[in-house]
Amino acid sequence: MDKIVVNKLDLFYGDQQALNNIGIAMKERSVTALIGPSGCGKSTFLRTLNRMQDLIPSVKITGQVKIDGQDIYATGTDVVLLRKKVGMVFQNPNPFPKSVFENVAYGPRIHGETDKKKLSEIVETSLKDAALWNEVKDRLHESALGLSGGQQQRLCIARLLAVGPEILLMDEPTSALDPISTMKIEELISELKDKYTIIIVTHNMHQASRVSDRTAFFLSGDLIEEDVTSVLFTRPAKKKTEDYISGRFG
Ligand SMILES: Nc1ncnc2c1ncn2[C@@H]1O[C@H](COP(=O)(O)OP(=O)(O)OP(=O)(O)O)[C@@H](O)[C@H]1O
Repeated sequence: MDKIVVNKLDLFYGDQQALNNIGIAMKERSVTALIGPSGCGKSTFLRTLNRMQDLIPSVKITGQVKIDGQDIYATGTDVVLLRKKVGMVFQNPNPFPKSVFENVAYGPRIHGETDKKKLSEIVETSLKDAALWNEVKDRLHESALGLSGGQQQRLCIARLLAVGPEILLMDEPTSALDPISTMKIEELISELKDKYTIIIVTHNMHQASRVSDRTAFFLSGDLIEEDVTSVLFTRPAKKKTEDYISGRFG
């Protein structure tokens, strides 16, 4: 079933257009990779899916983004609830300067959970689901800033999972990490897709082919082509896609 359906989406920064007439549907419990050269609009597009771009005053958006059939840009949308449902992980892991436990408990607390036993359960489950529990179970009350970069990124994923999202947006989540930490995040993505709909921006085409079910290729604000990942990388329909994946530019 389609989880996200985008239709005729345009985005402007002031009078500069960064997304042109984007149309794409993304299936529930699948991984979609967004690829394309620097500046093509991948991050901008990703951020339209939880209305992060609304935070920039010069941004103007037209068109539709429907999640579970509801237009998230319709008046009356509760943006706090939307961002709970559609969580985001960034390029550089950004844990709070608090303990491991407090990082994960933070979201549920903000959303009103006060029961200590419940919070402990949520923290444990979220850390297990983020494949971090075994590494941190003996240091839950130590600072998160003492963890490695890869552990910090998995902690940021646990922090998201703790508030019960359905969609995970990942903006180059491994570009600041070493190869082993990258592999762990990629394995984690494969496990998480059983429960979540995942959209990942990546500069790394090998990563896109390893982790995603479908891939979308962006160029200069246009969505050039979107298909099953193995098809897009071996038999692209468009010349521009072929030029990009064969390394002729970008
Ligand atoms: N806050 C902003 N204000 C004005 N222009 C912006 C802003 N953010 C992005 N842009 C412009 O929008 C276009 C798309 O940028 P975006 O960051 O979405 O591309 P990208 O494909 O994610 O690039 P990268 O891979 O380098 O992160 C670029 O021309 C960029 O300069």
